[in-house]
Amino acid sequence: MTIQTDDFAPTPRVVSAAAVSPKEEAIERALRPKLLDEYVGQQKVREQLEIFIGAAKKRAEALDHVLLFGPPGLGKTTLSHIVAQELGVNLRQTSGPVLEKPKDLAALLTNLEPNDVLFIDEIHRLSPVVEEILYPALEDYQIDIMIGEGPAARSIKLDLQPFTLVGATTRAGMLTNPLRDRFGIVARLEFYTPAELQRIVTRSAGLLNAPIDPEGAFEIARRSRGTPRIANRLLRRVRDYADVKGDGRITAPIAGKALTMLDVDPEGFDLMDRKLLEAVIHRFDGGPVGLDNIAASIGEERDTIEDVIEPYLIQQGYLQRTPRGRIATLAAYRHLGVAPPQGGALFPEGA
Ligand SMILES: Nc1ncnc2c1ncn2[C@@H]1O[C@H](COP(=O)(O)OP(=O)(O)OP(=O)(O)O)[C@@H](O)[C@H]1O
Ligand SMILES: [Mg+2]
Repeated sequence: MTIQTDDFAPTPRVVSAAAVSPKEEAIERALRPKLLDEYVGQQKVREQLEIFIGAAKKRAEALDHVLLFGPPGLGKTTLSHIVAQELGVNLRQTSGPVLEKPKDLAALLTNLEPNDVLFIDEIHRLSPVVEEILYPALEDYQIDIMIGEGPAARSIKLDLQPFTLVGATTRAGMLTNPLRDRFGIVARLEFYTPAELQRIVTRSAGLLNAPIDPEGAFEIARRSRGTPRIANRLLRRVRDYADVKGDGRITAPIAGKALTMLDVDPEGFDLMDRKLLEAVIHRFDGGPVGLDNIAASIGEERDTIEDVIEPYLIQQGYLQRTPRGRIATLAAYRHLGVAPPQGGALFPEGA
């Protein structure tokens, strides 16, 4: 069953973690921490990397290959730059969809200097033929390339410099097993706590020369869906509001008003989050409902729902993913001010 609606036209999301404009990308680069010590939160990942990077440097070896996974905007690209910086090597950057042919990857690999970092973003979108080239490169620092065509074609082995692959993905589940097995270090990035985001907002405000008090920073932090990219974006919007409606100082009341104006509610949910929860509750009786039906109902791509919208709702306990589909939890009913059904679909497994 497909439900068609036109009353839910996609809106640009101020709270969207993904899809940044070129202008925003430049700002993001300026706010990006450059060293491990400036990288807030993700303590486990940071501790691990610190040890492994230290060891690799001491032995003048390439760091083991690193896989970073987690929802958009949590700091995967930032971390890959930091790894190269801390190792004191070059970073070459590309992404899965850009590497169309084996020779695209071969060109990159053969140009690496000893112990360089090759960063492949969206690594779950590598084509199988390119992935094939990558296996021996990762394992033995060698690639097989084909020379010539037809019956005269032959394959030759080329030696590569030792290097570190840093792969990033929002979907660890979509990696093939042979690829995943070749990463020595696998790090899952988690959503940030409000206190961690408060530190990030305070640091960014300093870099932007925006006066902010701790309560103002906290107000932005707790409404940022656990995501640094969103925190930095909301900070810039709140700063505009403070400049126009106040004296430029970012306080909790100013931040609260600005964020309410931007339709970011106190939980940090925006219109799309609320649309999703409302759809599950009102159109599908609270679920269970499949992803495709939700997508059709709110006019969003399936992938966007799965990668961007739903992880935070699930982590915060507003939505449950079950084998039969998504279910709105009691917290979701409460948040929207809707009376939950008596008995019924909530937690059918008795969870
Ligand atoms: N741990 C952190 N400490 C401080 N700032 C951070 C941290 N993580 C991310 N940021 C900020 O958030 C912004 C977004 O991070 P980044 O681009 O690394 O996310 P990403 O995980 O690569 O996202 P995507 O999946 O969309 O590629 C960065 O510009 C940086 O300023
Ligand atoms: Mg990135």
